[in-house]
Amino acid sequence: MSNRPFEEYNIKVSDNAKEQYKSLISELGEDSSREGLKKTPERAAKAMQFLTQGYKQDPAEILKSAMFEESYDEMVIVKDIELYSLCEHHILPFFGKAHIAYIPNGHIVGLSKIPRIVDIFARRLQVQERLTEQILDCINDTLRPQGVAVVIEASHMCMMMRGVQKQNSVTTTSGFRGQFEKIETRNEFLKLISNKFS
Ligand SMILES: Nc1nc2c(ncn2[C@@H]2O[C@H](COP(=O)(O)OP(=O)(O)OP(=O)(O)O)[C@@H](O)[C@H]2O)c(=O)[nH]1
Ligand SMILES: [Zn+2]
Repeated sequence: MSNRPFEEYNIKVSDNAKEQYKSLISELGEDSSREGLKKTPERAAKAMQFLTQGYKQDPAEILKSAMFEESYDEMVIVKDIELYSLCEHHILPFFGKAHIAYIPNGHIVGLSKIPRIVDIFARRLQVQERLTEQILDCINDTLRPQGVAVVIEASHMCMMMRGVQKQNSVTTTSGFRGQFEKIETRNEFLKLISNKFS
């Protein structure tokens, strides 16, 4: 199982995937053989494979690859991690930010691994709630910290470009384990991610 993201340009896609996109383009009433659309089935199949590469990656393995023994036991927060995912109902993007915190319990994790696992879970067909919980459970089960917290704020294209067509609504989901189940710890985290330091 690879820990590295695909190089989008070198992704290989099956003839079947290309054929499916070609039929879809024809179904829309377009001429799939015209110049501008000739390579589109391949491009679209590559793009979709890139956007769903998370199925081929193991987030726990990534976390385990950079865990270090350390006595620091205060909150570690990585906030404003941009994320792009696909809603599983319409296969349209939802995008926004994740804010993640944990309190170490003898081990810290390489900071870059936190955004990496966000990407791995985001690059699947998702709902925001499950994405939130998968990130939470992965950190909790692998790092075994004293606590972990995840907040995701996202806009859903399926609610913007179509459907209810609401351009400004933002959906917030959150999950808390261990120490973050205590109201004062949770509040400290929420205060720190909202930039209110006083
Ligand atoms: N809970 C949740 N719902 C989502 C997410 N992404 C999309 N949805 C919703 O999934 C629902 C699917 O509902 P359906 O009634 O089957 O689909 P639809 O007819 O296309 O619904 P509309 O979007 O209301 O037009 C919609 O209400 C979407 O807004 C998500 O991440 N979490
Ligand atoms: Zn949707």
